[in-house]
Amino acid sequence: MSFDRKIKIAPSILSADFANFGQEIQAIEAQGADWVHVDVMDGHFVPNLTFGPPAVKAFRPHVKTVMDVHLMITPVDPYIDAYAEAGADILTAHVEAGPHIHRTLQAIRAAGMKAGVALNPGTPAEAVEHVLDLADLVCVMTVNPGFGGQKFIDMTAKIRRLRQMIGDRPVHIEIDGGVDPGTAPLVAEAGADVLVAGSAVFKGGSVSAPEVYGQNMRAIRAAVEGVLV
Ligand SMILES: O=C(CO)[C@H](O)[C@H](O)COP(=O)(O)O
Ligand SMILES: [Fe+2]
Repeated sequence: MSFDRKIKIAPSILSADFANFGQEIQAIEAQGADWVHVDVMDGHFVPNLTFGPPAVKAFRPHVKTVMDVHLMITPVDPYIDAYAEAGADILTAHVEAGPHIHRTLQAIRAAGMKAGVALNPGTPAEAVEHVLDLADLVCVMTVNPGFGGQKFIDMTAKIRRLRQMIGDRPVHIEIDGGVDPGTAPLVAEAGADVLVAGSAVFKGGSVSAPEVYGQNMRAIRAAVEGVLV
């Protein structure tokens, strides 16, 4: 996985058909997804439950691009090796999930994955300032984590501040929550290069009508065309 700052679309399979993950992943990739975003929720850090390492391992053979695993769990550290074994390419932990994000990011890299750190809407950019050398990705939540289909919360000032703090380090800025053709240009102009989108990609489509996923992704790409990050 090489570093580039081109805009990437990472559909969140939280909005996919839960009885049909393999085909859903194949469909979004065939329709142009750059990464596949996998939301892990524990019913404790966030008020919702999704799946754990065995499910992520089952997704792995279907993902030909990049499997981007967003952990909304606490604690994180006891599960890092399990997600490495499950085949995550990027493992993102929330800075709010424990007192030792520095150690967590080190452990994620030591397990052979790229390390991401996520910030809730109420958390300032400065919370990750001292771990930027240990991070490959900063995920800025533009909803309160836990559910798909929520309304976008404007975090453009935080994104700009992070882009400034990151400087020339090879660190992605990923935006997660409420991204659609209307909000994508705002975050791209502010400096984001990875756009997670669940409901905006999956709406109206299915594995029998996968071209709708392609249309939805093209609508997001068209909205950010010409924006330099
Ligand atoms: O982490 C998440 C929620 O906690 C999801 O990735 C996010 O909500 C994507 O869904 P949508 O694009 O529908 O907002
Ligand atoms: Fe997510």
